[in-house]
Amino acid sequence: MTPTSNPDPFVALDGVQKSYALGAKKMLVFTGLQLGIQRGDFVAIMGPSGSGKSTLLNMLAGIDRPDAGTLRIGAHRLDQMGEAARTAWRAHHMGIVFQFYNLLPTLTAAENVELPLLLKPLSTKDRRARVNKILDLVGLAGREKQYPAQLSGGQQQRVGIARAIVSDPGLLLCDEPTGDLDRHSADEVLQMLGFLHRELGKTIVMVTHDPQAALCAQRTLHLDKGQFIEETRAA
Ligand SMILES: Nc1ncnc2c1ncn2[C@@H]1O[C@H](COP(=O)(O)OP(=O)(O)OP(=O)(O)O)[C@@H](O)[C@H]1O
Repeated sequence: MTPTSNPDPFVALDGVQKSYALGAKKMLVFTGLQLGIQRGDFVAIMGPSGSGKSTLLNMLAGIDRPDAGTLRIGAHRLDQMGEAARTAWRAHHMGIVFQFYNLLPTLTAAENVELPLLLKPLSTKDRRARVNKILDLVGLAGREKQYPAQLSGGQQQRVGIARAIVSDPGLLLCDEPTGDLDRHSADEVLQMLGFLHRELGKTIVMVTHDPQAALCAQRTLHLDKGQFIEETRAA
């Protein structure tokens, strides 16, 4: 199947090939992947271990590059960019939420959220104001000065979400965002992602093993052995 409906999607993969060197051999992951995601879509990607989910997410994040084929996000051809250009692109156009939060333990919640803004030409006052606004948005007003170890898993993940969106990126990537959380905290995080999608119009791509998480998405794409085999859409 080819999950590409609109002719001009915000995220467009065409004929993407990707392999890894395994000694003298090649481990083929994708041999011609097609994908189109509209601006403002919330897409979940599910699939068994080894199906290529992380490989796809790393390419969408500009961490890794296809061997062949095109990968465009907005006006940017990531497949044609070198590493330095992709690093610069990441700082301005993409936010990522990790399974294990990836917060710096020696920084407070506010300082963790502030990190991506240090790359922007903003005054300290404007930076702090933006951080406080985003922490408020994710329900963490009053927790600014707490360290990650003083926060619950769900609260740490909300700091992770705040950090991912503080630069107002066009694309929000989530790598198993509920994988380390109990059901209650997971549901809170999913509600937050749903809010960002519905109210702020964020384009979200979320890799997940959690069927409850996938229910929050408009589209769920099922990946198997490097191919999309099925798509389900929210009613
Ligand atoms: N750096 C690497 N070197 C060699 N092979 C790799 C590398 N990264 C991934 N692979 C292989 O590529 C295939 C796809 O891996 P990938 O991590 O994308 O799958 P996944 O669907 O994310 O799996 P999981 O759900 O277990 O995280 C697997 O067979 C994996 O062993």
